[in-house]
Amino acid sequence: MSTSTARLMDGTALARRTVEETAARAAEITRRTGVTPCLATVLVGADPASVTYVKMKQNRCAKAGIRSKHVELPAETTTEELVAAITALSADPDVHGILLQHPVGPHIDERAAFEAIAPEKDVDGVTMASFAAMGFGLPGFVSCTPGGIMRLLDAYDVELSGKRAVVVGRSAILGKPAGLLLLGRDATVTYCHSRTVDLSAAVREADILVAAVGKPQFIKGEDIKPGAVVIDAGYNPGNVGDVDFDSAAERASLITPVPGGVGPMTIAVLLAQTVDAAERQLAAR
Ligand SMILES: Nc1nc(=O)c2c([nH]1)NC[C@@H]1CN(c3ccc(C(=O)N[C@@H](CCC(=O)O)C(=O)O)cc3)C=[N+]21
Repeated sequence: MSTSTARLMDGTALARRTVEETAARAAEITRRTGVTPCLATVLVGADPASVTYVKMKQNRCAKAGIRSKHVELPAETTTEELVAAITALSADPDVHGILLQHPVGPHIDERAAFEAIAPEKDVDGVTMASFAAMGFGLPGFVSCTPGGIMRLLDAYDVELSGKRAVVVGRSAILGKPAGLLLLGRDATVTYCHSRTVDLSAAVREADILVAAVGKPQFIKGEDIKPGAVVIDAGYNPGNVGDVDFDSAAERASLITPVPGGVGPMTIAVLLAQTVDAAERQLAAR
């Protein structure tokens, strides 16, 4: 029997509200300009998880009145070919946002491919320009999963200023930007990763914990500080998070489930930023 005391942070419900707002804005743009916001999704190869995620993004676009243009490239695509494909989308006036599904194969220079995304179309927040703007607290597109995490924290009125935030994981589009966004809101941020000595001790300090390592049920309840806010940003095969939910929920005050927590918010932010991008591009022409 679980003695769960934590309140759930309902990402499905918040994403639904966010996508409804986005859909209303998309419809208004279409009505006013005759142009429908359009997201280009680029998928290299046919990794089953990536295929599923990209389909989910396209389905959600369709529901929000956003067009999607799907570019599928074979697994053996070279960096040069991928850069050329993305450069063409960057120049295409009918495309307002570009998402390159991560990861691409190891023979591809993913950074070079991301940098081929025009900054004004970087609705997935993966370019150096977006990262720098975010790091300086300037307006711009944020990386979608960290952006979704911040929206969840705000929706549940989680106080960030002065709190100890611990981010487990330091990937370029998840852990690292998540820490910067929390720092930007005056949290005291610690990054933990595979080389961290005594991870448990660090996690136990967390008022706000962001788990973004990609190891199923890696964080156990015994390391959760009583009353902590636990954000599980892990997406592992079988829809399993990085947090051992049952044991963590006995100690946390608020916790995101997997599925139904951070995942839906990632897509909601992608759609919201696509409409932001379309708004700006259509106003500029
Ligand atoms: N350039 C890029 N940007 C990304 O944002 C990006 C990426 N590459 N590569 C892969 C990860 C993963 N990701 C998820 C999005 C939604 C769910 C999601 O909605 N999951 C559902 C469950 C899935 C289901 O219902 O089948 C949930 O948690 O409730 C999960 C994971 C975005 N990613």
